Formats: sequence, C-alpha cells, structure tokens
Amino acid sequence: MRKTLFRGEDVYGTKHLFPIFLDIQGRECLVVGGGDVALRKVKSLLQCGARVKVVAPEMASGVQTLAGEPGLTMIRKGFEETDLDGVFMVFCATDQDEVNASIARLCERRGILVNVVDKPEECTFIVPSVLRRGPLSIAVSTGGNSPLWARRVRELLESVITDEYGEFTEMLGAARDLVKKTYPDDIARRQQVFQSLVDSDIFQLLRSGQKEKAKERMEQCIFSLPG
Ligand SMILES: C[C@@]1(CC(=O)O)c2cc3[nH]c(cc4nc(cc5[nH]c(cc(n2)[C@H]1CCC(=O)O)[C@@](C)(CC(=O)O)[C@@H]5CCC(=O)O)C(CC(=O)O)=C4CCC(=O)O)c(CCC(=O)O)c3CC(=O)O
Ligand SMILES: NC(=O)C1=CN([C@@H]2O[C@H](COP(=O)(O)OP(=O)(O)OC[C@H]3O[C@@H](n4cnc5c(N)ncnc54)[C@H](O)[C@@H]3O)[C@@H](O)[C@H]2O)C=CC1
Repeated sequence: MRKTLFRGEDVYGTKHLFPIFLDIQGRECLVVGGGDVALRKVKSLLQCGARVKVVAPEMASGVQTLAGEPGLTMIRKGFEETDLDGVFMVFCATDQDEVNASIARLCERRGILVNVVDKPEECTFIVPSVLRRGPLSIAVSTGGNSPLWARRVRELLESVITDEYGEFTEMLGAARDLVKKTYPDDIARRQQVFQSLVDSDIFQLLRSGQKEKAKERMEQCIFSLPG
C-alpha cells in the first residue's frame, strides 16, 4: 500500500482528515450566527473551557438562555473583520452563504482555524460526533458524508462503551503517575506494568461493581509484578 500512503487518501479515493484533540481551554473562539446550529457549537466549546464570543444580529431563544455563562460574550450585531482579532478558531453559522464564505477566506488568510457549518469544502476542520466517558473520548466522523450517520454510530457506541470505561481510564491515569514515580529510571519495567494493568481483570472487576478489589489488583500490578 506504499503507493497510496502519501496521497492523503485511501484505495477508495476517500480523503483522509487528520484527527486531533485540541486543547482550547481559555482560548478565544468566535461563533458567527446565533441560530440552533450556532447553539450546538457554543455549548460544546464552553464544555471544553473555551472563551466564546457569539456575534449575530438575532439570537435564537436557546442561545439567549446561555446569557451569563462564564466565558461567554454575546454581541448583537453583524460580523465585522475586527471580530477576528486575537481569535484562535471560528465557526461560521450564519444562514448567509456569502457571509460565511467571506469569513472563511479571511480566516484562511490569517491562519485561523475555521469551520463553515454547512460547507465542508470551505472548512479547515469539521466537527465530529463525540462520546465521552470521563477522560475517554471517542470521536466519530463520516468526513461530511452523513452527519446524522455519525450521530447514529455515536449512539450505537454509547450502549457499548459504559461508564466503567471512563472509570477504568481514570484509574489508569492515576496508576500511570504512580508507576512513573515508582520506576523513574526503568522504562522497560514501566511498559511491563502498563501492559499488565490494561490486560488485567481490573476492568471486569469494575464492571461487576468490585471497586475495592479493582484497586487491590491495580496495586498488585504496580508493585508485585515479577521483575
Ligand atoms: C460537515 C459538517 C460541518 C460541521 O458542522 O463541522 C456538518 C455539515 C452539515 N450538517 C447538516 C445537518 C445535520 N447535522 C446534524 C448533526 C451534527 N452535525 C455534525 C457535524 C457536521 N455537520 C460536520 C460533518 C461531520 C461528519 O460527518 O464527520 C455533528 C456530528 C457535530 C456538531 O455539529 O457538533 C452533529 C451530530 C452531533 C451528535 O448528535 O452527536 C444533523 C442531525 C442532528 O440534528 O442531530 C443534521 C440534520 C440531518 C442531516 O442533514 O444529516 C448539514 C445539512 C444542512 C442542510 O440540510 O442544509 C450539513 C451541510 C452538508 O452536509 O453539506
Ligand atoms: N452543520 C450542521 O450541523 C447544520 C448546518 N445547517 C446550516 O447551518 C446554517 C445555520 O443554521 P441555523 O442555526 O438553523 O440558522 P438560523 O437561520 O436559525 O440562524 C442564522 C443566524 O445567522 C445570523 N446572521 C445572519 N447574518 C449575519 C451576519 N452578517 N453576521 C452575523 N450573524 C448573522 C442570524 O442573526 C441568525 O442568528 C444554515 O445555513 C443551515 O442550512 C443546518 C443544520 C445542521
């Protein structure tokens, strides 16, 4: 498959988008438009700790109910270029194609990440459907082929990926710190422990409600693995 590896697409000719998890905590994000689609984006930005500025002449009632949320600024006016100053990421969610397209062009020129909610081809990134269980996140994208199908796949995963997946992820995070402290100079040992933690029956114990036993097993994996 060497031939297709560097073309940015697979053997089916499907364009590959680069998946990443962005840390937007405290960063300024602009949402242009105040309808229901804007609302969805504003909510998920706030959930990730961004500072969000919404600019629109008309705000839908759902958006208005968010007034007073920490980190949220709402400005009732049409978009102006200066709204982009100091902004990390932009969502164009107006119902005016020309407005959205011209904001996208300005963003491209300034190197600002931009999403146009109804024009995947004008976006530098598109937003996936996300399932979260504590620190575990699963993002589903159809590459814009069917947002509704992305949602359905996420819903399907929801019944499989239960809360214990998140709990186990948290436990592994705590264990990771402990393992690094316990074996600061022994990378091979660390890897052995990480493997034993993931492959152990800790997850099954959590699933069957045996939290104490799960913790015990975690300590066994960290401290009493044959070296
Ligand atoms: C390209 C993309 C751009 C972007 O927004 O980043 C885009 C574009 C468009 N969406 C449209 C419609 C709908 N979008 C949803 C829902 C979601 N849309 C989301 C993402 C994306 N939508 C990006 C691609 C993601 C991918 O496929 O990888 C999700 C995952 C995340 C989010 O928005 O936060 C969120 C589900 C969250 C969840 O529940 O988990 C629903 C269903 C619903 O309401 O639940 C409908 C109605 C049903 C339908 O039409 O399918 C239309 C047609 C508009 C029209 O008809 O004019 C366009 C334009 C077009 O397709 O050209
Ligand atoms: N990506 C997605 O998931 C979806 C995208 N869409 C598309 O997204 C767009 C927005 O959808 P809705 O939120 O339902 O629209 P809406 O009609 O409810 O809201 C449009 C908003 O844009 C604002 N606006 C208009 N001109 C503006 C300007 N010059 N500057 C700033 N704000 C301006 C309006 O004041 C209003 O708040 C539509 O074009 C729709 O086709 C629709 C459904 C899903």
